[in-house]
Amino acid sequence: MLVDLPGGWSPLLGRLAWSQIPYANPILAPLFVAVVIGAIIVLGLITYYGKWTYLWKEWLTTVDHKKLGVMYIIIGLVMLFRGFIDGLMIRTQQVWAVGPHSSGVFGSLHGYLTPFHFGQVYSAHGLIMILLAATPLLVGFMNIIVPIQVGARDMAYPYLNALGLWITAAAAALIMISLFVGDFAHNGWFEYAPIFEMQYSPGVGVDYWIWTLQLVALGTTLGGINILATIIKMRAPGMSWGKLPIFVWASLSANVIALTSFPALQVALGLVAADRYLGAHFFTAGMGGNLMLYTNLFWIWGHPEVYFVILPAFGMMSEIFPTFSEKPLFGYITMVLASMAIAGVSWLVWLHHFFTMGAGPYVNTAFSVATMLVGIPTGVKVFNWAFTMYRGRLTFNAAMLWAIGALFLLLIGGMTGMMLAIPAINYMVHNSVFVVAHFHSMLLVIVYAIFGSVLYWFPKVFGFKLDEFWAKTMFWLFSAGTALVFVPMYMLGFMGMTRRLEYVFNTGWQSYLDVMEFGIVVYTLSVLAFFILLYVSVRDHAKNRVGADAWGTSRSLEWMTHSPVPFYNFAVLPHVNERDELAWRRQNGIDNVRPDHYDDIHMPNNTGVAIILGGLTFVLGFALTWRIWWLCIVSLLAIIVLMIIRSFKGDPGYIVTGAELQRMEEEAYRREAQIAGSHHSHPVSGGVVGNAMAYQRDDSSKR
Ligand code: HEA
Ligand code: HEM
Ligand SMILES: [Cu+2]
Repeated sequence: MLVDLPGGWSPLLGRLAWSQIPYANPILAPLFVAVVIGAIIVLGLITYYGKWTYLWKEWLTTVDHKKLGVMYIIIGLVMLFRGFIDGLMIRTQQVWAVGPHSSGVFGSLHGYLTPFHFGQVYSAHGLIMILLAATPLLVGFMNIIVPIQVGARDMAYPYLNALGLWITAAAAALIMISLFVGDFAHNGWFEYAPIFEMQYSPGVGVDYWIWTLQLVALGTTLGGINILATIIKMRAPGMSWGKLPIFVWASLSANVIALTSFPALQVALGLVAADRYLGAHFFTAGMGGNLMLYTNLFWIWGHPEVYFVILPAFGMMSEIFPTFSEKPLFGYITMVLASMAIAGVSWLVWLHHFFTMGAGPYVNTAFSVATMLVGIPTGVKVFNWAFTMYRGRLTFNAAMLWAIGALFLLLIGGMTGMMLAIPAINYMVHNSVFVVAHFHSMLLVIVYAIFGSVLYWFPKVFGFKLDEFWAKTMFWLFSAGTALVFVPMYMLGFMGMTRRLEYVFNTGWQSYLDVMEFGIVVYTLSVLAFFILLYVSVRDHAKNRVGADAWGTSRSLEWMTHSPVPFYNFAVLPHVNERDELAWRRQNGIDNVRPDHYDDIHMPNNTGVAIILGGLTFVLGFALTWRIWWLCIVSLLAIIVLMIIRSFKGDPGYIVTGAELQRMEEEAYRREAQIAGSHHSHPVSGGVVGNAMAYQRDDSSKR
């Protein structure tokens, strides 16, 4: 053993010991019991209804990009809920622990959390929200929508896609298990050198943090490769770059960032691991290392990462605004260029996270200017959206409300970001809750865009719309929560309240903290409204069924195939004539054409290998965290052997014959005809999708 291990180590269990299970913790122990009971109920129900085979065949072994996307979104929503509970716990501690006379319970002097536990809560909250809630939610939408929008039958690498999902699931499981086995990191979501070194953080918290992040980085990178390959290689005939739907462009720019920046994080984490496991000294000053090396490496990834999560959200807004304004997106080309510009500049600004490091005025000025440059392409987007709505026929349904909410938050977060980008201001507000308020404004843009997208694309995936009343109720409650929590936070930031306080020394801030706690109550109501929304929508789904073009005003390819989308996406691949193909076809009265014959198509087989590999990476992460070396070796060997075997077997795929396709398509058309009366019921003779001649553009009809 190269590094001294406080707390002992055994060959069989590594650092794991009974004392690591917090069975006496007054919060975790009841939670654990609740989780176990919940798990037994769920597993029992699956067994009772005999759903195991269905679950295994249709979901756990699937390589269908839509189902994988849905599972990504489910993971994201579960983790969003977990992250929300963390946020609630932080706010509750702060409203309680104000001033020397505040009471304390559960072994805490003030409030109900000790500084150690409080640190774990905000560290887990930050990491989970960005990397295991926002990221899987966005990757899920990219998974579902990108292949259909480019007119493909699946991702370029369906098996790799499943692998990406199960590795992400392993990461989520690893951070969740840190609740009940050992502790999580308590030094913030981005950690600091040298406090993460073994001497200062002797527990396993930092190790959980290292391996959770490594797994997320791996899963997201695999997903990114796949999405890029799909966009580059799998576009439908006729879809030149200038006709790419805007959400696809957004996904492209985001994944360029992911693929180029995640390696920096992986290197940083590798070096931290070398310090902690092998006694290296990359980040300890005394031994020739450099503390700031870590901070630089982390933010060289960390800053591009925030644009990795906001660019797909921008793409979602760019889909929702045109549909519900009944106008084409204003400034398509500038929108694309702006995304690329943001992706490019995202590389040059990382130092704004530590202006106070003292690099000197020239360095700070250079990074300040680079940071502010991002305001130009972002402003282009803001104005393009405004012009898209200008003189449009606006529908203020729930999806549109979420998108407009996102736009408002973007303006607030963007302006406060500009303030932070000025070093002279930054010196005063760095490390205050003003920064926290800035980034929540920005990160909530993503949450708003995601809920807008849930409403917008739900009918495409499941074949029925969500309930408008409850969706709007949720929106207004959520927005009231946002205002009540984050407006006082901006004010407190100006008053000098620092971030991450488990004890608030200034009793003058009590009333602000009270308002914020009330905001949390309102947020909780909106979470409740979300559950009711799901319940009511599923209950009434028969009433809300939709045809292919659920909104009647959408513009891109995904609305040209059935809802729910069949497993092969398109029976016959569409030919793309125009940028907004569906809008163009609708205008020309050819949006209802049906193919007159079907050819055989080739689809990939399901595989159980991906989920098993995901399980093994979880075991590996757990074994590394607890230094159970034999288990590391066993799981690593199993992973390698399984990958070798799989690579020899390959996947020949299977054929769906034209006759089968015809049967399924006719069934789908019949269903749609029932829903929409005459809609989609008149086949146009000779309208062969895939035959460009049938769709030759009539130039006089161009806008
Ligand atoms: C999605 C996430 C996201 C996004 C998009 C942004 C966008 C921006 N951020 Fe933010 N930021 C974070 C997430 C995000 N940030 C996080 C998580 C942290 C802290 C992490 C931590 O410490 O824990 C942080 C921290 C942070 C800091 C460090 C603060 C500190 O610790 O002291 C700074 C400093 O410059 C900064 C600046 C900016 C700027 C200038 C933008 C710009 O991109 C904003 C551009 C947008 C606009 C300006 C609005 C629209 C434009 C117009 C309408 C045109 C007209 C306007 C002008 C010409 C100005 N951010
Ligand atoms: C739903 C509402 C949310 C609430 C009430 C909430 C609340 C909080 C609070 C109180 C803090 C600690 C502030 C401090 O340091 O004093 C915090 C930190 C943080 N939050 Fe949130 N949050 C919410 C949503 C989100 C979302 C959606 C994201 C990301 C997508 C996010 C990312 C973060 C990050 C990165 C930190 C910093 C953690 C750290 O300091 O290490 N939050 N949040
Ligand atoms: Cu930044």
